[in-house]
Amino acid sequence: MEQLRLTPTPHLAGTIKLPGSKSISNRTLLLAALSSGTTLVRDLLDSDDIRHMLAALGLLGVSVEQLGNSRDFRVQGVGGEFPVKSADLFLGNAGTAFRPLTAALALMQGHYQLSGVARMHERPIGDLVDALRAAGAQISYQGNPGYPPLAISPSNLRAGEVIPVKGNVSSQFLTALLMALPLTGETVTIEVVGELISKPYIEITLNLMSRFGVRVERQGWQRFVIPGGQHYISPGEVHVEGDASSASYFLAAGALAGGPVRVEGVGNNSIQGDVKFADTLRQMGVAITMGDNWIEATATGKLKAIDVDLNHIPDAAMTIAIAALAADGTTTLRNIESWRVKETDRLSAMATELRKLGATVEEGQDYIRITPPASLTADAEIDTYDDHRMAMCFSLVSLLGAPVIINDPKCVAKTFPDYFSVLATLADNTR
Ligand SMILES: O=C(O)C1=C[C@@H](OP(=O)(O)O)[C@@H](O)[C@H](O)C1
Ligand SMILES: C=C(OP(=O)(O)O)C(=O)O
Repeated sequence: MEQLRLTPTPHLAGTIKLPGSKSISNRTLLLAALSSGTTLVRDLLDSDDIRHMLAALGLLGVSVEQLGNSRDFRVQGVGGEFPVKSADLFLGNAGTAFRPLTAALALMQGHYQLSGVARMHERPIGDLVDALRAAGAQISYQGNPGYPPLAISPSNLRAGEVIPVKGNVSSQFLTALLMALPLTGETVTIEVVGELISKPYIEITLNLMSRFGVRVERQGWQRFVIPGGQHYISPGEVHVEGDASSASYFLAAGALAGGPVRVEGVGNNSIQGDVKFADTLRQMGVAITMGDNWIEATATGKLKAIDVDLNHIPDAAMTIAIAALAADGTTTLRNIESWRVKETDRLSAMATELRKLGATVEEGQDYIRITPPASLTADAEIDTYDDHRMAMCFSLVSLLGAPVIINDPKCVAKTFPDYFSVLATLADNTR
């Protein structure tokens, strides 16, 4: 297994241009594919999750052309119906490809198989399948009930009824229904049963749907009505803003190693909830400045320990767990049970690896409490569990004075293949 040893860097500063947002890239590709007209998608993310979506769309008969060596792509919309009626799709571990494609394909009157890596087959999808089945979809589990792989068969959807969906395991199920159901052309009401987690991701979904001409009426987070007779129409061009979750590592680098570190590609104008990560850093005492399209973080001294609910930023929350190692006491991250069903069981993985550094960690069902050690263990070997975010957030330990070894660093390919070389471009201007 490959390992990467990161040596301590006392002071970091500089500017990073962020890669495109994963959430926006995969939603935009699917909406562009389903729309009528041609869409120029600019600054698409280049990573495994996006490659899986691109490959799936290709197999479904959608023409997507990369313009030269750029990250600009021309997508020919199919006007609501994939031309290929039988396909076997492999979607890796990309939730943003798997869940939305499941819902869209359930409406296509075809035979489709969807599978992924072993971990994807442990990530729940039952709440989405239940919602689609309640509307008449034909979906069968090919392995364990409630989990991928799935087989979809032709069916007649009864979109006229209220479609209930649970939202407490993943918001991607609601996102998937919202994006797919306008294809019925009928008025559809989706009712969220119980709590909805990760709410800001629904804002991304609704924002992009509206750019493609589909309006959703909503009552809070409980009831979403898609008026009938709407069709996705290409807006011509969509620019993918920078990835706000990826921004968290560099902003934390500024907070832990002096800064200022500036990220370009997200800011006040962002549609991603993860820009709120900057607010949590601010609560910890970090100086944050923000423009329309950039955020900058500068350390102001020792970080303050905090007790926070991070349900709204589950991905960037992992970065706060590492920042907690530099805090002046015990930090508690709450309402993050969804960590258990992501790339790995992140609550358990985070607790195990933080303990290797000497931290005292309490792991609850939906929270983690972290007390930093007097001094961090040097050269701890951090396992990354094929989880890009484990690799990226633990790389920041090297900014706290301890060399750290990251096992299997290439797992960052899911969302940020050149993460480590970009991190290395932040200058070590020791003062
Ligand atoms: O819709 C999206 O783009 C995402 C939603 C979140 O998942 P959950 O809704 O499962 O928390 C997030 O963790 C994931 O990385 C991307
Ligand atoms: C949870 C994540 O991914 P996915 O889109 O596969 O759910 C993530 O990127 O942290």
